[in-house]
Amino acid sequence: MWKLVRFAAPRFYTAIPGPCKVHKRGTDILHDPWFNKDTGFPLSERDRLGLRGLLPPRVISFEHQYDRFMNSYRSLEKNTCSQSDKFVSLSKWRILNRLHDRNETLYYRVLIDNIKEFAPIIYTPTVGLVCENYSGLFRRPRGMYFSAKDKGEMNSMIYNWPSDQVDMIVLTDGSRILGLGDLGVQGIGIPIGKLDMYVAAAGINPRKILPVMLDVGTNNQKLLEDPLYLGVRQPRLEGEEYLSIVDEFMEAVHARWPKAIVQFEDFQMKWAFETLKRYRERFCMFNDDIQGTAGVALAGLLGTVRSQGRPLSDFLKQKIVVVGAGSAGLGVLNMAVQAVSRMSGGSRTAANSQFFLIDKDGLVTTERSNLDPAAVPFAKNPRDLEGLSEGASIIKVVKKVKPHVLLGLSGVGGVFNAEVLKAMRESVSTKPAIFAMSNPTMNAECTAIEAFSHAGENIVFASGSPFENVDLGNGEIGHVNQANNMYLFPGIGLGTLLSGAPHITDEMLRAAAERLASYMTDGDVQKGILYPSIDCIRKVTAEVGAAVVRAAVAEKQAEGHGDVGLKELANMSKEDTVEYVRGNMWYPEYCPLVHEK
Ligand SMILES: NC(=O)C1=CN([C@@H]2O[C@H](COP(=O)(O)OP(=O)(O)OC[C@H]3O[C@@H](n4cnc5c(N)ncnc54)[C@H](O)[C@@H]3O)[C@@H](O)[C@H]2O)C=CC1
Ligand SMILES: CC(=O)C(=O)O
Ligand SMILES: [Mg+2]
Repeated sequence: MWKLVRFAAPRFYTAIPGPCKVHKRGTDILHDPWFNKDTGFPLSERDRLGLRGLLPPRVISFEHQYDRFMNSYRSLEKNTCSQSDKFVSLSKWRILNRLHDRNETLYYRVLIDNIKEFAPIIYTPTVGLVCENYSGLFRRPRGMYFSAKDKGEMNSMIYNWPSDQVDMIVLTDGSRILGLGDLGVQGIGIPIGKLDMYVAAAGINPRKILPVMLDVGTNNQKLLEDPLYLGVRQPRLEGEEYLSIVDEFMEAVHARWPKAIVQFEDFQMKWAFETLKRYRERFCMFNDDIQGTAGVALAGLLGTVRSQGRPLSDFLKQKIVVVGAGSAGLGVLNMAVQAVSRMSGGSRTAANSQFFLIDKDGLVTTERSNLDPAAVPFAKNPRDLEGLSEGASIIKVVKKVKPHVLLGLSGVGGVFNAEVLKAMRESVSTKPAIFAMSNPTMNAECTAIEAFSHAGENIVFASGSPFENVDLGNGEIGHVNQANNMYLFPGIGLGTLLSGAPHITDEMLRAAAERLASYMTDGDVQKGILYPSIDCIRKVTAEVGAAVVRAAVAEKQAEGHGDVGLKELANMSKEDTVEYVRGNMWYPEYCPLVHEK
C-alpha cells in the first residue's frame, strides 16, 4: 500500500500512499476492516467497487468520522462516570474494539493521535482485565489459534490467514499473562495489544501483523470448569509434547513467510528461556519479557545513575536489589551484568556484582536447593554476605544493603510495603530509585503515592503500568515514569525488519537499550524523568529502530529490506537511518481502492 520513494539526492526517503488493490466488491468490502471506510467511500469508489446504494448517500470525510468517534467516546466517559473503574475500562475497551473490528484505518488514527489516553485501554492495565474476561467478551476472532489438536495440520492451516505478507507475529501460550498467571486461550488479548502498539509506535502495517495463540491447554482449574471457556479443556502439554507443538508452529510460519519476526510473549519462565535458546539461532525471534524488559530496565538504571549527577561509569558501584527471579527479573540481571562486565573491562561478573536477587523464598544464595539454572549465576555466596543469609526477606535485604535501586518484577501487588519503602530512606543513593515494574496496576509492587509518601520525595519512581504524577503538596511534582517494554519492542521489531537481519543479536538489543538510555537530556533525568512521554513513542521508536538497523549493519547481520540493499544501509548516516526508518512507518489514511480479480 506504501511505496518507498527515493528523491534524486538519494539521501532522503519518504513514503507516499499509493492505490491499494482489493480483491473483493460490495458488502464484502464493508465487512473487511482493512479496507472498510464506512461512510467515507467517495462516490467514484462506490461506483467502482459496487458499493452504490449500500451506504447512506452522504460522503463523510475522514476528519468528520474521527470527530464523530471521539464525540461518542467522550459521551461514554460522561455517561459512565458514576460506574466502577472496571465497568468504565471495559466499556472504553469495547467501543475501541468495535471500531477496530469495523474500520482499522480510523481505529489506528484515533489510537496514534491519542496514544497516551488509549494505551492504558488497549494495553496494560485494561488488557489484563480483558484477558481475564475474554470468553465472556468474545464476539469476533482476531489473529490465529493453533491448538494441541492441530498437530500435523499447521503447515496448511497457516495458509488460512488472508494476508500474503506477514512481517510481525506476537505469540503467546497464555501461561503467564502479565502478573495474572495462566489464562489459557484468554491470553490472546496480549498479542493483540502488543501488535496494536507495533502499529501505533512502529508503524507496522496492520495487514502485516499476526497475533497468535498456541493453545496447549491450561492448568487454571477455574477456567477448565468455566462453561464459557473457549480454549482446549485439558491440562497444559509438557516436555517434548509441548515443544513439538511450538516447533511445528515455527516451521509452518517460516515456510510461508521466511522473513517474519516472532516475538514470544508471556510464556512461563521455563518455556521462555528454553524457547529463546532453542530458536534464536534458527529463526528471527526474541522474547520480549526477557530481552525487551531488560533493555528498558537497563535504560532506566543508567538513568538513575545520571539522576544522581554521577557519570555512567558509576553504574559499577550501584547496589541493585531485584525482587522477582522470573523471566523478566533474570533478563534484567543478565543485561545489567553484561553492561557491568563491559564497563569494567571484564573484571566484574555476576558473582562479584553488587546485584542481589530475591524470589518468593527470599534472598537467593548458593545454599538454595533446586535453584533454577537461569538464576544460578546471580546466587550470592553467603560467605560474602555480612549479616544476610539464604532466604533473607526483602526488608532484611533492603535494611542491610541500603540499595541505590529496588526493582520489582515479582508480579505481587504491594510487596514493597510501607516498611520496605521506609527502609529505602536509608539508601546510600542521593536519589533512591524504586521500580515497581509488575503489571497490571494491581500487581505493581507499590503505587506511586505509596512510594513518594514512604520512601521520600527525593526518589525516582517507575512503574510498569501507568500511574498519575504525584502532587507532593509543596508545589513540587513527584514524576512517574512508565518502565515498560513498549519503549523497546516496537523499535526492535521494526529495526530488525528494515535491516533484513535473519537473527536478533545481543548487540542489536544493546544498541536499542543504549539509544533509549541516551534519549533523555541531563535536565530531564535530574528531574527524575527517565523515559520519554508515551506521546512521542513514534519518535522514540524511529530512533531505537535506527540504532537496531545500524547495529545489524555493523555486525554484518543486515541483508537489506525491499529495494534498500545492504550497501545502501551501510552508506546511510545516523540521521539518514532514522529518516529511513521513519519513512517506512505506515500511517493510517484512506488510500484509493482499486478492484483486482
Ligand atoms: N514492566 C514491564 O515492561 C514488564 C513487566 N513484567 C511483569 O513482571 C512480572 C513477573 O514476570 P515474569 O518474570 O515473567 O514472571 P515469573 O512468574 O517468571 O516470575 C515471578 C518471580 O517472582 C517471584 N516472586 C513471587 N512472589 C514473590 C514474593 N512475594 N516476593 C518476592 N518474589 C516473589 C517468583 O519466585 C518468581 O521468581 C509480571 O507481573 C509481569 O507483568 C514482565 C515483563 C515486562
Ligand atoms: C509488559 C509485559 O510484557 C508484561 O507485563 O508481561
Ligand atoms: Mg509480557
